Amino acid sequence: MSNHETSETKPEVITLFGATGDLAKRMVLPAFWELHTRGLLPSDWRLIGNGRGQVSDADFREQVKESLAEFGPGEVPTNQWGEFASRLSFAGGGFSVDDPGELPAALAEASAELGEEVQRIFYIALPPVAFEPTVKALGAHDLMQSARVIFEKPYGTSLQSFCALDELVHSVLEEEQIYRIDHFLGKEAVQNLHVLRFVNRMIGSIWSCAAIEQVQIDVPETLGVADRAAFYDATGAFRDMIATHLFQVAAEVAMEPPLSLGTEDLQRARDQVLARFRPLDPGEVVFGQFDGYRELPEVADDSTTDTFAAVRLWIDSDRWRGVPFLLRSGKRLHRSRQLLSLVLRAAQGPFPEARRSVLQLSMSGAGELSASLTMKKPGPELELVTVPIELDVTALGGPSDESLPPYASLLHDVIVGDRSLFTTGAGLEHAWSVAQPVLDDPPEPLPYAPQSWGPKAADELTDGVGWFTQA
Ligand SMILES: NC(=O)C1=CN([C@@H]2O[C@H](COP(=O)(O)OP(=O)(O)OC[C@H]3O[C@@H](n4cnc5c(N)ncnc54)[C@H](OP(=O)(O)O)[C@@H]3O)[C@@H](O)[C@H]2O)C=CC1
Ligand SMILES: O=C1O[C@H](COP(=O)(O)O)[C@@H](O)[C@H](O)[C@H]1O
Repeated sequence: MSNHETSETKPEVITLFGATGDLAKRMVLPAFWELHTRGLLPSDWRLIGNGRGQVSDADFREQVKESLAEFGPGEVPTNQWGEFASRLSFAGGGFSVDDPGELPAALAEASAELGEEVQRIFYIALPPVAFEPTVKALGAHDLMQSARVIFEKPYGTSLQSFCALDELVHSVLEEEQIYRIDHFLGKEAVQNLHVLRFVNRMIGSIWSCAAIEQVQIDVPETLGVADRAAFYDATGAFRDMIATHLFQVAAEVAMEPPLSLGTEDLQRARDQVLARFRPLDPGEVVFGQFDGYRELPEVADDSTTDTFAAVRLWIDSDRWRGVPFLLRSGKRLHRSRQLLSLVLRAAQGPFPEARRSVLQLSMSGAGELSASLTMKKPGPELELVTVPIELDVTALGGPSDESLPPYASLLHDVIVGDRSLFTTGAGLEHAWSVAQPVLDDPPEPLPYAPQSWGPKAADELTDGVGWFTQA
């Protein structure tokens, strides 16, 4: 598993395709600043922003400063800004097979400054439709040699488009050069799953169908989609969250213990369990669309895009036979949470009033852990009471202060060449195969009121247990 030491100090030149975009501003550029201020970038580095327009270096630096003010730490003190800013530049004019724009010259200039031994990183933070032309252009202009290439998600939008993209990517890159991002794998709390489960026997020993009745991975969001309606309308909640992030989290939860925490063993363990995911049955999927969605600019009047999706997933392994994994996410819901709930079977024994216990892990921030236990209520009667036990990891101090936001953590992994928290082609092929029946035969989205918990039909997927996020 990645740690936060920069073990490789080779100078790096990072090209950020889509540098003027939403993701760059909100996540990627603040992540660079975070790594810079923590001393986690190599001793020498350059970041070249790329886009179709012409942006001067000075204007690009100003844009970066503004994005740090809005989405990063706030106003950057002048005495810290100059050194960082001097490493930023912009190569405009786009980048295509026919016309590479200013990028090759900018890369050559950076190499001249940093020496020929530079490590090149290309970050493709572009809309999915631009992935293939950009990869073709990187191949055509011979820039891929020993480069590392980061692909944003979604990497493919169906089984067929995934296969076509991956084939193209492999025609110019070795698998070791490819870093397919799923930023949920970079979340501190998701990584903590390995530790909780493989270090604490108390937790590891309940990790199977013998004790667990149901697993819920629930990411409701109050957030809307107005800022990225065009992208969202072509994507929907199922692709945006379920078939991508939540499948990967489900794989982290359900994997068999890897032989080691090395890249190959971890990726293999994740891929092996993804191969056991049963293709989804559209009859066990609920789609929703919030009222008012179709009135948003850039959304078609008759759009059938899902802004909510809930699925019941089955994993055909001995460990998880018969245990439903319930995955849910949606926009403009009642509350934002990122919660993993392991619902334990009610104990059999002398107490007729058996109750379920739940072990919950928040996937956001450093992650809080909570559990519920049933105890005897103090008093003369034998009365049972279920009490929550909560562990706020941020209250531990020290290590939690060192946690990196997921984009910074994954970017750092790319810099040091650690691929363990990135998805593989084989794993994504399984994931898209599991999703494909729903893409072929999507359920009609049911309307729901903004600020609600989505369509009631999604509650039925829980077989009367209910969504713990709503409790
Ligand atoms: N935004 C988010 O919150 C998240 C986004 N992602 C993923 O990150 C990627 C980028 O997302 P986001 O930044 O929101 O996207 P944007 O729509 O903001 O696009 C990013 C930039 O790409 C350039 N661009 C747009 N269309 C094209 C095109 N057809 N060909 C070449 N360049 C183009 C534009 O720059 P210019 O005009 O300067 O050329 C634009 O500023 C996507 O794959 C998305 O799925 C993943 C997680 C979250
Ligand atoms: O990739 C995406 O993730 C975000 C949720 O991510 P988080 O960083 O808030 O955990 C989601 O809102 C967005 O729609 C999706 O594209």
